[in-house]
Amino acid sequence: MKVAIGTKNPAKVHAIQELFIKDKVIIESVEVESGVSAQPFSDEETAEGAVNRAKAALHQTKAQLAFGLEGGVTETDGGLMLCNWGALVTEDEQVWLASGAKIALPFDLAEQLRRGLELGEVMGDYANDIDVSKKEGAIGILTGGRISRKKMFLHIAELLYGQYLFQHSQWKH
Ligand SMILES: O=P(O)(O)OP(=O)(O)OP(=O)(O)OC[C@H]1O[C@@H](n2cnc3c(O)ncnc32)[C@H](O)[C@@H]1O
Repeated sequence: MKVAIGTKNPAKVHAIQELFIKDKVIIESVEVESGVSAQPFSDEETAEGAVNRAKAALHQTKAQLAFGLEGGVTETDGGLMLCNWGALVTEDEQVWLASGAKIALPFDLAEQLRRGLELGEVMGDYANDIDVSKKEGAIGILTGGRISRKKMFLHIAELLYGQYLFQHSQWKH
């Protein structure tokens, strides 16, 4: 089976590689457009970015399955929260969606985002590492290294692939 992922970001690609670690699967990662703003600012926009990435990756690679993973922020009653969404699309155009756990951004970081800065640059300054979104991510820094960006996206990828497998097992019975 060939599986595609619509990004070259190692935090995302490694999550999909780990998902299929025990399977004979060819994984192809391709650069695609998210079709949403560089800094998605709601659950809806972040989920839309994930779906767009998955669909674009499927078309570019002719894989059987394609994943799109997208990070963003969303306003809630508890403050501005990190949000992460994933989409899985199949060659017969079925789409599954899943999101990750959320945590609130510290107020000063949230204010910088509300002023128009991107999370990647804000966290890059904070951690003194411009590549933070390709490594542990904001979630990794803000949880003291307990939940990395890869771990967050692996959890989302498990939710997606689990739904896909469930539906396929239903068909067989
Ligand atoms: O290479 P791609 O796949 O585009 O990965 P990305 O990290 O640049 O792009 P996303 O669409 O996932 O994220 C949108 C923006 O939010 C930033 N971002 C999202 N989640 C983050 C995280 O956990 N840590 C750091 N930056 C994050 C990211 O740097 C972007 O500026």
